Amino acid sequence: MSSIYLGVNIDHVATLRQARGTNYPEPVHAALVAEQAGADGITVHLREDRRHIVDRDVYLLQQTISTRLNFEMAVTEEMLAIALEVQPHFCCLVPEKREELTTEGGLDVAGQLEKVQSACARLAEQGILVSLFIDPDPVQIDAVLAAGAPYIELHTGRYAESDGEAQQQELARIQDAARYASSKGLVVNAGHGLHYHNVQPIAAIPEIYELNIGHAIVARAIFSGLHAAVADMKQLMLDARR
Ligand SMILES: CC(=O)[C@@H](O)[C@H](O)COP(=O)(O)O
Ligand SMILES: NCC(=O)COP(=O)(O)O
Repeated sequence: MSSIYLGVNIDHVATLRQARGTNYPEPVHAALVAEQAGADGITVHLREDRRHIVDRDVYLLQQTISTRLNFEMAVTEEMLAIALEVQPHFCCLVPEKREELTTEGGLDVAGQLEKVQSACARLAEQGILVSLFIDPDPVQIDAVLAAGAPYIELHTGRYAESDGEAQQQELARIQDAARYASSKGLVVNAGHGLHYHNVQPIAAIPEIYELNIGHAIVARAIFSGLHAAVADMKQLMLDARR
């Protein structure tokens, strides 16, 4: 059985806090419970509009967690300055639109190569491992190679939103992209929209190193508690690798 890691995205613990402007639930508490339940890393997306995770969460998480912080961020000067100060283990560069409900697609690395290349170089200089969140598209994978990032995260949102034949086609695109990226020496992660009923075909892709999953785990935690929600997801992923 080959291993696969789980990064737990705790953005939506913060969504609940921000809904009332309270000081609970505390994302640091969620991160520590997730780690005890088997999370291999903690992911947060500091959005430009601060709709859920806010700056102090990122600083506190970096100081308190004992796994690895994966800091998702738009490619802006503001976010680069924060990342360079926080020094997370990973930075995942993502596209961002203020009006979107959630991330709608992958980063167009090919279309803004110089900007992404420069961001990757500035982060790598500080020893931060950079991942680019991209669609499962060989053109974007070639652009990641040109940009110099060692990791990619394949966007699984379209797979998650589709069903039937369309979902099988999207799964095949993700499988092909994972194989191609891995053959070029990239470490391949995946995530977005994965839940307890669609995770296994993605987790079964042998080239995938880590899945980042958030919304479904936090939603399940309302009924089962966060420890069980994380442990159950990790078990499904490991079962898919048997
Ligand atoms: C980049 C990505 O896929 C995300 O996980 C992102 O963090 C989603 O943003 P929200 O958590 O705000 O939905
Ligand atoms: N990058 C994907 C992620 O961190 C979690 O996305 P989701 O499971 O909240 O959709």
